[in-house]
Amino acid sequence: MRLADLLERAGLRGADAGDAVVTGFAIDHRKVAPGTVFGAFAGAKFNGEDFIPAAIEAGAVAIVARPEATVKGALHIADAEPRRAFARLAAGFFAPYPATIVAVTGTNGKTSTVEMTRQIWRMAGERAASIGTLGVTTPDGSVSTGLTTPDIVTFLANMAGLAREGVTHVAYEASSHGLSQYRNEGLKVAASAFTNFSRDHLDYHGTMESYFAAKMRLFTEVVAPGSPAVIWDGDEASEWTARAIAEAASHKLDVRTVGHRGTFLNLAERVPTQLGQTLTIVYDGEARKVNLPLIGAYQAANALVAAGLAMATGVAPSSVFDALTRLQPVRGRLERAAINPAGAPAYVDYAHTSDAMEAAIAALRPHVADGGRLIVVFGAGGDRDTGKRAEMGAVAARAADQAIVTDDNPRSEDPAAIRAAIMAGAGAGAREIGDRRAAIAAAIGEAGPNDIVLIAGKGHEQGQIFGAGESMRIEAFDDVEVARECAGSSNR
Ligand SMILES: CC(=O)N[C@H]1[C@@H](OP(=O)(O)OP(=O)(O)OC[C@H]2O[C@@H](n3ccc(=O)[nH]c3=O)[C@H](O)[C@@H]2O)O[C@H](CO)[C@@H](O)[C@@H]1O[C@H](C)C(=O)N[C@@H](C)C(=O)N[C@H](CCC(=O)O)C(=O)O
Ligand SMILES: Nc1ncnc2c1ncn2[C@@H]1O[C@H](COP(=O)(O)OP(=O)(O)OP(=O)(O)O)[C@@H](O)[C@H]1O
Ligand SMILES: N[C@H](CCC[C@H](N)C(=O)O)C(=O)O
Ligand SMILES: [Mg+2]
Repeated sequence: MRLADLLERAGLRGADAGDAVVTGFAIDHRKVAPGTVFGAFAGAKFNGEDFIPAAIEAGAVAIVARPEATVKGALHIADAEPRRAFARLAAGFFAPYPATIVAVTGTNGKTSTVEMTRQIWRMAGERAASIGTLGVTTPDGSVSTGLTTPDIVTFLANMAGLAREGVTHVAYEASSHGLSQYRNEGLKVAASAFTNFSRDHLDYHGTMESYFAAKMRLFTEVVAPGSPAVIWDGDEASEWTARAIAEAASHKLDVRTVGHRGTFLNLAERVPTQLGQTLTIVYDGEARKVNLPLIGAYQAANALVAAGLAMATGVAPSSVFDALTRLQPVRGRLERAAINPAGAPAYVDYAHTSDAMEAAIAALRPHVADGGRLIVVFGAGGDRDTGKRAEMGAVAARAADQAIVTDDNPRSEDPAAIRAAIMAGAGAGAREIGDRRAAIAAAIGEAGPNDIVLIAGKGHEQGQIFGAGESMRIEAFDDVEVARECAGSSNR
């Protein structure tokens, strides 16, 4: 493909590409081959500009970098925001993409929402896929990618690959890291969604304001102008939700709020049942009852956002409401893993922020029998936001009846120090059992017939991460499997 054509298509002027031909795109100099366009970006650990000479040596035809960067021996595509310029350029190379792409952002609920959107589309007869923390899920199966939003080259290549497989509808998760690093854009996004906003990732973003600003890039820079923006508006007024609505409106998006305060899909009533909940949803002036086969207010919220996205992309409302009654559980999100010999169920959930802990505990509370206890086992990841640890401890101590603090991906940190930070917030009633298997065994071992065990933080994850860099090791660990072993029912 001619570089000049790609530049024109991306609206990047100023560089004269002559007859140069592009064979690929890379952001890691070790992946550069003759004819590659190399994106040289300043990162958290390295400055990609340091690898420009090596990339040119390996045959890079052009370098996308800041105007200040030194480029000798290849075309310098200079841009003050090189990651964005690179995304636009690469998007032209990998095209075409599935016709209908939607993106979901928010602190919690992205994975659940993209997965539910995929399910609704599929039930409506579309060939649909999702991309996010669970990997790439296609009509034929799923592949893990390791990160929620892989790098831009992988993202665009995956999207193009899905289109080649005949997939027409894709819902993807736009994490704040991904948004701030322009890791998932360049293609046409037909609709977007915002689930909620609360504390997370302050190790990376620094402040709530800059974390929020990263999320808002979805509305202000990524989506197509005028496209529908589905925004959760729950029972309590949230300053962040109000700001998200204002931001979307000021960028002329078609704002569609869903939830208790929502006007597009109004959640008039939510009644928990034993295995799910009955929702009364008012749409277009008409109220209808929908039996959602999933428990917990938070799952109803994500299902409603997914319903809004499906409707925004042309699925008939009646098909959407029907699909809601047939939604399958999302892996590791309030997944009932085991029942111990006393009859107490153990649930696995991916709650890893204080807000999510609150939501997961609230989801299970109505199911705790009179006189029963809710026992929560959880930790916090190393090399991640340290400030959330005490908050998670405080929520667990307050909302659950017994908190057991354990390890969750210590990474390069001292696991005991992470636990201590959580214990400081949890107070004297909490117990500390470092080894995660021992902690799960203790909870399941002591749970009586009226109790419920919640194992939070790792959800679908398949390993416990210790160390970082060269000394990193991942020990196989699956909360669901361990819970089953501890309950004496080891078959999956
Ligand atoms: C902090 C962070 O987000 N880092 C991600 C980011 O790295 P970075 O741009 O800061 O990269 P860097 O390592 O400093 O290197 C700078 C540049 O030099 C290049 N380089 C580097 C070394 C070299 O030898 N040659 C070379 O060319 C790199 O490719 C890069 O372009 O870009 C890399 C490639 O796209 C990612 O792999 C890496 O994710 C790391 C592994 C990570 O752990 N990320 C987590 C925090 C993350 O992103 N999580 C979110 C989850 C959010 C959620 O769902 O809540 C996610 O979206 O997955
Ligand atoms: N709408 C919601 N409101 C509050 N908490 C939620 C909501 N949705 C999910 N959660 C909580 O967050 C956890 C993670 O959910 P999910 O994986 O869908 O979110 P995510 O935004 O993709 O997370 P990550 O940022 O790690 O990718 C759930 O297990 C649950 O505890
Ligand atoms: N996407 C989240 C996942 C956290 C999961 C938890 N198990 C941890 O390792 O902290 C993050 O990268 O912060
Ligand atoms: Mg996710």
